[in-house]
Amino acid sequence: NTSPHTAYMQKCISLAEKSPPRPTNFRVGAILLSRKDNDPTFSDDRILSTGYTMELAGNTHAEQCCFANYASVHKVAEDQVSEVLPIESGRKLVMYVTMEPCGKRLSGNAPCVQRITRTRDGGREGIQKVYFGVKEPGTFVGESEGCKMLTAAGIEWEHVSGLEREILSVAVAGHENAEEEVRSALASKETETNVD
Ligand SMILES: Nc1nc(=O)c(N)c(NC[C@H](O)[C@H](O)[C@H](O)COP(=O)(O)O)[nH]1
Ligand SMILES: [Zn+2]
Repeated sequence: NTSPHTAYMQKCISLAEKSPPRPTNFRVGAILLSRKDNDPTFSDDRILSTGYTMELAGNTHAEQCCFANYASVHKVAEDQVSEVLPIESGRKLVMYVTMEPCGKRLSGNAPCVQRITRTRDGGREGIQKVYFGVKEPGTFVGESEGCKMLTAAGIEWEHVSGLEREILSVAVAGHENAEEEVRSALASKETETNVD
């Protein structure tokens, strides 16, 4: 029996598998949902949107597509998504993503942590917690800053463990030495989330 977090992470892996393999990014999957407070079995979860890397045109990230998909359904631009996300008392917004949201992108595009914290604009609750399956490996940006930046923005995060190998294998499928990259990421302390 898998924990409900694991079930959502497995759904995110299925989303990530739809992403076209590229040497220049990771294949990631994301789910945005609304969760009732004090609902231990998550029986009243409402999935609001999903996204995967490069689902939408351009060099797009999974979290970015998740927001953009929700925004387009509600007829606003992605950077206005905070205006159309539901605000319901007794419920909170939660994101599941296979990989720690990026704090920096080599392309210079807005990192996903910024897109997540932006949901709190205008004093809105926004996203309250992010669950991810692995820390970002050092491939592109070295030591990842995503978790630290989420904490600094007052957003909780939690590492859902147990699917690291699967998540990493999907993430790096387009990379030159994929197997080696997975092995080293699993071995390195980067995949631990003992972030001080
Ligand atoms: N959380 C997350 N979701 C994604 O969908 C994705 N592709 C990454 N990848 C993080 C990695 O750090 C960046 O992909 C590289 O830094 C290259 O930057 P661009 O993607 O070209 O902006 N991370
Ligand atoms: Zn990102």
